[in-house]
Amino acid sequence: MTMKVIKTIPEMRAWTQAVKARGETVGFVPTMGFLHEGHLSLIRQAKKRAQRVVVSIYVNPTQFGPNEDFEKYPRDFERDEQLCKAEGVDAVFYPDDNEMYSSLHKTYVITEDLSQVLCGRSRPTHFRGVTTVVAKLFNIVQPDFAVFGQKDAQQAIIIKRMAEDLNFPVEIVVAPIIREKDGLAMSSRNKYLSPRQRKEATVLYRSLKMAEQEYSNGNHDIEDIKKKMRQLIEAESSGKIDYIEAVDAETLGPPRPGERPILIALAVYFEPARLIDNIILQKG
Ligand SMILES: Nc1ncnc2c1ncn2[C@@H]1O[C@H](COP(=O)(O)OP(=O)(O)OP(=O)(O)O)[C@@H](O)[C@H]1O
Ligand SMILES: CC(C)(CO)[C@@H](O)C(=O)[O-]
Ligand code: BAL
Repeated sequence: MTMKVIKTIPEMRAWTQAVKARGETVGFVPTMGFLHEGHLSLIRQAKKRAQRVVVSIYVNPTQFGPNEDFEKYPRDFERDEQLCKAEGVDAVFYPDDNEMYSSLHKTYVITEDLSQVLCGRSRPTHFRGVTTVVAKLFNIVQPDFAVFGQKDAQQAIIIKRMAEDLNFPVEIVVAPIIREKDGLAMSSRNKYLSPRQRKEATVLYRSLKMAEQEYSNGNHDIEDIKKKMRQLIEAESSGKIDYIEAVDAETLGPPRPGERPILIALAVYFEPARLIDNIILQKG
């Protein structure tokens, strides 16, 4: 089967219907394009689990705030198309804004509370845009399951909640974070980093590993761990910390050290980039 590039909703629906009519399963990887090894790892996970794989490439305007990088967000469809072909993707859904949002669009999907903490504090309308577009994509692609990256840990938790709350017949799979050799989590936005920022940004992963080490050595004082992370990041980089938080890894509520897994998540500005990363501390 040669890879199809599909730009319209009716064509995408018809494609999935034909695949399902043959008794085949459909795995789905939603992305904003400018693909890297992180995205490719999600595609490989999807290929392992389903007979057919759809990747969407769509830079969704509703998840960007008014002063964010929607216009500048890196785009290179031809390169993405080649990478998808090389991975054996069956269809790429590549709609434009008119296809996704008619001028009459008024409906948004909101996962309350979960969307207002961590990244939601500095990006108050971001997750509303994510859940809205993902709900639309699920209705358009109609996959059996969809794969998301743990790099966007809060997004993965919110999408799981949304799928369950709204009874989407879509299984949500979360795949591990893929990193550069020096530990920096892969991200399309790493492209914005100057050589100096790129070197400094390795401190993010080092701070997370330091937190993990502290915790496994028996330090369950979460405020102390966060303080040490902050000190390390400030000492070794010019990055401006947006947040360093420790929350329950499933509910995003208050952490319970020694009882339940804890998500340590951070966002740091290396202007114009805003980088995120995280680690899960097991019960310890
Ligand atoms: N390093 C990574 N490891 C695993 N999954 C990743 C990684 N980077 C992105 N993903 C996942 O790929 C999917 C698409 O993400 P997206 O297109 O926003 O890429 P991105 O590189 O995270 O971009 P951004 O710079 O906007 O954060 C999401 O589910 C995201 O969690
Ligand atoms: C899930 C997603 C493709 C929705 O636009 C986006 O938030 C992303 O790339 O993580
Ligand atoms: N992966 C998250 C996409 C965004 O920051 O808008």
